[in-house]
Amino acid sequence: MADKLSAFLPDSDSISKIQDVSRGLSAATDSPYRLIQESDISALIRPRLDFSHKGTYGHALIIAGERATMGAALLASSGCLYAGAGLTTACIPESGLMALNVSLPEVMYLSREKFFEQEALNRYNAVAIGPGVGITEEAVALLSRILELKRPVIADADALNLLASNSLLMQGLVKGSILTPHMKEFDRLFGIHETWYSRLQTARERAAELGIVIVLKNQYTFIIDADGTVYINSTGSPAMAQGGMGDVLTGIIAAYIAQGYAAKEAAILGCFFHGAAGSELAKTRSNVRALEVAEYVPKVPRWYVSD
Ligand SMILES: NC(=O)C1=CN([C@@H]2O[C@H](COP(=O)(O)OP(=O)(O)OC[C@H]3O[C@@H](n4cnc5c(N)ncnc54)[C@H](OP(=O)(O)O)[C@@H]3O)[C@@H](O)[C@H]2O)[C@@H](O)CC1
Ligand SMILES: Nc1ncnc2c1ncn2[C@@H]1O[C@H](COP(=O)(O)OP(=O)(O)O)[C@@H](O)[C@H]1O
Repeated sequence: MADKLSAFLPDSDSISKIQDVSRGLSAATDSPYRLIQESDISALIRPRLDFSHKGTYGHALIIAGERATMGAALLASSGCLYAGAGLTTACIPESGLMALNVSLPEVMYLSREKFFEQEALNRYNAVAIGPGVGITEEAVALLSRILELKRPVIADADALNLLASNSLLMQGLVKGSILTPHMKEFDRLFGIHETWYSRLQTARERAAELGIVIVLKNQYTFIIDADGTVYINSTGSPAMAQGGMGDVLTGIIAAYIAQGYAAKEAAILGCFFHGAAGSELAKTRSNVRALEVAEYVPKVPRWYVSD
């Protein structure tokens, strides 16, 4: 018997109880709901190549952090680093530079001043913005500048709050971008929802209208593609319910964009590996910190890639 959508929602309603969820990304079905399978991950993930070098795996820019939430910037950068971007640069306030150099010496630094210089942003093939970046005027300027470039971005946390409060910014979002809201952020963006089923329907509509991928985070995370398909990620654990976990996910998704995966694929791989790392760690402990998840992430693709 097919799974029903209600099995993946924290609440259930009469409609979600009768919606079928198909197994696999390419299942022949009319249902928009698809449960990601391990075989899908094996089909998507590409091995790292002989004779490849750091340039092969792209350069990601993480725009994040302010004085009190520099940790979010470090966590997003660590997610990106551990998920295998060839190069990672963090655009953070100067007050975080020492912490960055000490904790993640592989990650480079772009000052906020340099960020605004002409052509400073040409070298990056993935850009994520939001973790701990704040909702200050500077944060608005950072987001505006990125949107002006008319390039897809990954927007999380405060970047979502800025988009929610400024319709001009929202209109600047480019097709192929990825939004990664949790439930509250989603409702700030698109209105309050009484049920998860109605939230999912809004996500499908807005992803199609905007031509974007929405990663609606929860125990089961929903990856909603621009064509309205909802991919359901079943990796993860309540052990992961600790601050900073979403920041790490943002960095991981950025790393897969940098490595040349399309938005939907990067979101699927990122969510699957992030959750799988957390679940694996949770086998021997009741909770896991976000940094541990980031550090575990490089082990997970090895389970699915054929050499
Ligand atoms: N080390 C650092 O520097 C860290 C920095 N961080 C950065 O700080 C910034 C603000 O982050 P934030 O956590 O204060 O605000 P936000 O995420 O809007 O939560 C507000 C309230 O919403 C709720 N809520 C949250 N999730 C929910 C869910 N899934 N489902 C349901 N409800 C949910 C919950 O309220 P409650 O339901 O408990 O009343 C929560 O208290 C942001 O940029 C982030 O990147 C953090 O990542 C932590 C580590
Ligand atoms: N109970 C859970 N089961 C599976 N994954 C979870 C659970 N709780 C949290 N997560 C994952 O942790 C992340 C939390 O993201 P978010 O709420 O943005 O955290 P933060 O803002 O603190 O970084 C999401 O990827 C979510 O799927």
